Amino acid sequence: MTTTEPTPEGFRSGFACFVGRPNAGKSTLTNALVGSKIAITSSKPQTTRHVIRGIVTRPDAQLVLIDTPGLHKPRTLLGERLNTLVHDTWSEVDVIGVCLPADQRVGPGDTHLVSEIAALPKRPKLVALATKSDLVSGDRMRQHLLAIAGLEEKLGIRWEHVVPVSAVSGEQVDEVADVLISLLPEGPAYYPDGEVTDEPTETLVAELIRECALEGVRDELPHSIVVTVEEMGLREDRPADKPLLDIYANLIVERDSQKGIMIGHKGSRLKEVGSEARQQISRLLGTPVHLDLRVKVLKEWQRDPKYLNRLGF
Ligand SMILES: Nc1nc2c(ncn2[C@@H]2O[C@H](COP(=O)(O)OP(=O)(O)OP(=O)(O)O)[C@@H](O)[C@H]2O)c(=O)[nH]1
Repeated sequence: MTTTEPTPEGFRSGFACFVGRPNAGKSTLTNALVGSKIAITSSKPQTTRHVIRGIVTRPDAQLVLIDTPGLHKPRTLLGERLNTLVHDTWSEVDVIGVCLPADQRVGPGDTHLVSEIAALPKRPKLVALATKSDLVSGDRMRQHLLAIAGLEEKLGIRWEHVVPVSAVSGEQVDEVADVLISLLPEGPAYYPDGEVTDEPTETLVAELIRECALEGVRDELPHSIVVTVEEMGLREDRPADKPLLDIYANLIVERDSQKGIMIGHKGSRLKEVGSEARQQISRLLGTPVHLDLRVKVLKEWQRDPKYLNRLGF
């Protein structure tokens, strides 16, 4: 539907976000629901920095998904700002899907997270999602569901629904959409049809590059990498059927030693990252891409308010 058409009777629309410990499967589930690669997945924890929305539009509803970063111990100014961002997002949505991966026991990390939500002055509706159901047996899933149910009494919350789901096999993904939508208020769509994200393209491109850069690097590096897109535009003098998008981007690290890691032996690593990112961006935007990727060192950027502002945090 478009914003100019009348809203069908009973149409629901609203906002949801997924929370859960790092690697709980939040981004993968967002992608499975939206059906296009919007949020960023990676085998490394805590890669989702920006508030990225994916939008599911159906004849009867529009669900806007907001992807929040994980909560962390705020050791730096960036950490503090991210945590505030997370709390703000939680208060603004209609429903929160708490992702509890079935291949791991419900632990103190999960309890802490849910208790933070329980303490919000304005608490959205809660749905428990037993993610990665493809990884476990029926017996283990039953145990897991019992542990999830146990959180209600322990933390003084109420699950509107508890849904096992696998974003990888696709099992129950539609059910998750149904359940989330059933908890949205009635109202017209927020976004016109076909628009899957309202993030600026530069942000998506930067996130994709960042994801590629994080593949296969040591555990301590993720927090030190940020990507900025300096310039992006269609190259002039190209035939209409052969467009080329030029992208100039910087991969920013904190230390010279990290710069070395990112560049690799004779530039091999940077070349690989650039080539992978270029292919992914081409696929996302449907245009051939020329990517000029450089590594820069900005010392201690995570602690410096000036840099944080410049980088958009
Ligand atoms: N087998 C299986 N693996 C999954 C499923 N969902 C996610 N994964 C994997 O689990 C890992 C983490 O998934 P993400 O979606 O990045 O997790 P996340 O919760 O967004 O992680 P952060 O951004 O670090 O908070 C990835 O390697 C995914 O491929 C699932 O349903 N089944």
